Amino acid sequence: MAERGNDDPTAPATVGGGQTAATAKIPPVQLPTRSKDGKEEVAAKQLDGNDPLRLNAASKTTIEQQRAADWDIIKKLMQHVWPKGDWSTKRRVLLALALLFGGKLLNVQVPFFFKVIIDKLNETVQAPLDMTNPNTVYVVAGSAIIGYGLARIGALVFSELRNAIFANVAQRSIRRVAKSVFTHLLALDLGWHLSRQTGGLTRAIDRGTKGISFLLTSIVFHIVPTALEITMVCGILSYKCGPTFAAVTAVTMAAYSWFTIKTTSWRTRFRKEANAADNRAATTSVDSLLNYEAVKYFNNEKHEVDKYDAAMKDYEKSSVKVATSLAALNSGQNIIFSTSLTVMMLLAAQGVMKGTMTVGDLVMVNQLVFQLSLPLNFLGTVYRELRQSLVDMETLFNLENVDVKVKDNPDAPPLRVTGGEIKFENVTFGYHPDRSIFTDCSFTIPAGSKVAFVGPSGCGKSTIFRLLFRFYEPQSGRITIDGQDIRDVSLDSVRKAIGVVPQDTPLFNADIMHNIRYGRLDASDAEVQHAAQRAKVDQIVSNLPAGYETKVGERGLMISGGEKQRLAIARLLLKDPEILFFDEATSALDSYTETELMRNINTTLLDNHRTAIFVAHRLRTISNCDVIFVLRGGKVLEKGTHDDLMARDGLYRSLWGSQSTIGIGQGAGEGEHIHEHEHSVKDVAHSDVQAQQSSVDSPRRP
Ligand SMILES: Nc1ncnc2c1ncn2[C@@H]1O[C@H](COP(=O)(O)OP(=O)(O)OP(=O)(O)O)[C@@H](O)[C@H]1O
Ligand SMILES: N[C@@H](CCC(=O)N[C@@H](CS)C(=O)NCC(=O)O)C(=O)O
Repeated sequence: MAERGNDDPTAPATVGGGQTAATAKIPPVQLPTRSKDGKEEVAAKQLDGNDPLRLNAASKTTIEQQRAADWDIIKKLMQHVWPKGDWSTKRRVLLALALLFGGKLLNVQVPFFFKVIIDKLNETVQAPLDMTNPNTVYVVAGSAIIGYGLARIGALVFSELRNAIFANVAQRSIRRVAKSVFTHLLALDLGWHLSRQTGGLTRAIDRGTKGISFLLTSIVFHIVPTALEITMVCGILSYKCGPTFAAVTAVTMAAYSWFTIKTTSWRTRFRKEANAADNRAATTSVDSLLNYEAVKYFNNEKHEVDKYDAAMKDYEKSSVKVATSLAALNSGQNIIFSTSLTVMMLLAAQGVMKGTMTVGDLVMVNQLVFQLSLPLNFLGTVYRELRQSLVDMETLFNLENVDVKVKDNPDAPPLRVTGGEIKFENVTFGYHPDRSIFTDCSFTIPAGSKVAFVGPSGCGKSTIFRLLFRFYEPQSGRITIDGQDIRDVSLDSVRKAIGVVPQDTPLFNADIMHNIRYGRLDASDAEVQHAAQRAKVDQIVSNLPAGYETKVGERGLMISGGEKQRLAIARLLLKDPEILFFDEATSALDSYTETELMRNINTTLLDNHRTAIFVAHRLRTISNCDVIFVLRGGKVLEKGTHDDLMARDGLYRSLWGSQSTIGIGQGAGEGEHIHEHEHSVKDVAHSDVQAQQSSVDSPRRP
């Protein structure tokens, strides 16, 4: 039986706070969050997640609650196995059950045939051949032998058929649950996602779905068949050999199960410790190897090796305990089983002596009970994995219960963009209640204009986009696009109307073509290439051996920041939304490319009269905007054109001043900075030219 090996106390996904689905009001999903120092924080209670020992320590109500929650999950799962109205699945299940019953029936026939063979041959041995009819013996014993073989083959074929037929039901359930959880995850708000680790989430789905598979298969292939076989064996024994045999079997099964469950619960701790140590070792080694350069910079190889070895030492210790406790479990199980088998043989031997039973009966009893040992040998493993599956599935189902904060109103009409005027009206917002980013903030972005937001780092420039895109809802006030409150129109239409080049471009681990096409999935190759041209991606692509088929690596790590930004712009040009948001979109580009790109963007905007919002630290990039908003302290401090703002002795002018002189103060004696100074003076000069040029390129709209 395959080990899933996921009974790990540091498992990232488990039921939070030890609560159960049945009792928790707030869905107790708990995935690891990263603490400030980058360590994974796992709530202490999580350690209890799948600990059967908890059942001993916990209060009675907790056991009951846990049981109720477990039943809840099994019931939920059974809805997939017996789905309302889905007769094709139901037929499959019924067929699988019939095969199960038939298979077990055949299986218990095997000892009967054995008995007949022995008895018949025995008769022949005991009585001289001429006393009996040898033909009858041959016929009976021969057909029993054939029956024996056929019964064995039949039992196996039935069981395999059952597996094949049920596989479809199990896999479909997994797919349904996984799809519904994944859909829900994508619907959850950004805030929720930012506070979770993606790795933890995917593992939660992975484990949860594996849990479904394990639970279903172990119930259908292990627990139910074994229980059925035990019942059949007890019935046959009491009918054929008297109730004593049945009683011995029943007591043995009870003792065996009790011992197995207790011992498994006890030894699960060692497995958890081993897994935790294994995880620690893996984390340490991955961390060290990923930060190879850092290790070398500070000659810390020994420190890393020691850390790794400490985890491996723990792993070694607990692994030894796993092995020794397994030996104890196997020995105990064997002692119980063999004792019972011996007792039954004794009873049968007495029966034979008394003449109430035949030698064939003795063999049959032995065989009937012995056959049970096969599935029972994995009882402990099945029990442990079942408990783990229940915990994993609880986590999975609880993910589905997480409330979606930013909800789409089902009856909401789509947003109709007529010019792209954006209004923030008395907006108050903070990510945390005790720290406000905007306080009663109001401003208007005129339709079709090019505006910029500037201000100190962290003043909330990117937050404007997140609110506009409805990643978050303001605590009070409203945001409108062309007079329509964005909360009253459909979320999908708002997001379709707005495009963004974010600070950090999210790229998929696919080729450049796919990544640009992501802006509009149905775009043709020619359209993608055209957008790439306008975003100056074609220059990069022409230098790459694989051209548009070059993979960008996980999260685009294989291409430079500037190249990433150009890809993001190409994507946006392809999406061609009515409202565009450029969040430091050109910060990683050199001045020349930036100017070129900005001119391209300007032309595009001009052609289509799009509303465009720019956020930039390099003020020269945005100096030609129609309106510049200077944010500070959660409000708009100044607003106007570059010239208006320069005419005033305000924050903008001082920011501009500091940017054009930044190199002088810092650069004394440092070649690098002097160079930067020269550059920035040149940049300002350049920006003036650019501003003039842009005003020629893009006459101000009313
Ligand atoms: N998801 C979040 N949860 C909590 N706080 C956040 C979150 N996102 C941003 N913040 C905080 O809100 C503030 C405003 O963030 P925002 O990204 O809008 O700033 P910004 O003006 O764009 O900054 P920068 O110029 O550095 O990009 C920052 O102090 C930031 O730390
Ligand atoms: N008889 C025991 C052990 C069965 C067994 O050998 N299980 C296999 C997996 S199918 C195993 O490797 N177990 C390791 C362990 O339990 O530590 C039981 O009922 O659990």
